[in-house]
Amino acid sequence: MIAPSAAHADDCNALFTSIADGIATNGFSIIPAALPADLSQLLATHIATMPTSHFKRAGIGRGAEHSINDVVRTDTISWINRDDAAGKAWLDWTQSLQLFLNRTLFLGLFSFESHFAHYAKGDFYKKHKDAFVGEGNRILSVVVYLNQYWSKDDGGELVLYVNQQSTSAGKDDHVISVTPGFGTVVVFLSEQFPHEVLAARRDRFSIAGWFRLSDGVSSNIEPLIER
Ligand SMILES: O=C(O)CCC(=O)C(=O)O
Ligand SMILES: [Fe+2]
Repeated sequence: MIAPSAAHADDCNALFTSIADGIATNGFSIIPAALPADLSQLLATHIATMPTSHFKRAGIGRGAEHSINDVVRTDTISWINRDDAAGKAWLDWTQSLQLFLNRTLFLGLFSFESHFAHYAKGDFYKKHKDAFVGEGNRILSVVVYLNQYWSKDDGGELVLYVNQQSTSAGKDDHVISVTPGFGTVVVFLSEQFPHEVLAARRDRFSIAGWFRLSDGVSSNIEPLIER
């Protein structure tokens, strides 16, 4: 019989392998109900019991250009650190993923930043990229969802535009619509895929994070709007 911790490590290895395969083949990976169940549960309980005052309106742009923009995004966020068990468990998991991806894909991921996000009913985030070629140091975006029993009628899909590079006439953007169901893990190359969050019809909870290359910037940088 396999000890629980060994079984857990095997599960993570299988998941990390699938994520790496998706990135290597398509530049993105979408796997429903994939986050380890105990971690999903810990994070969902944590986010549900966090005081509302911990969540701040999310902005766009960086540094002096940072601003709150009601037309672009209306969600609230709370940056994640190692101060509590849930934050620690999440950052341990993303660290394992980082090591695995560096070993298998040689991505040179150096650091990671992430926040909880709460989209209340009607909240959205318009089409944007998380990084721009040559401008940012965000390499890989990671999103996980913490919503139990999400149905199609609840809206709040993540829409990924996966065929933006195509300029051939008549070829529409290929879009992939992701239901933000419990434990679904989405990973994609930050510079490559514009995406948006459609308005949800009920509270929508998630974590969004970014693996970065080193550039000495220590503060959290919020995503950029597509120009
Ligand atoms: O919650 C999502 O589905 C994606 C969020 C997002 O695109 C972002 O925070 O940059
Ligand atoms: Fe984004």
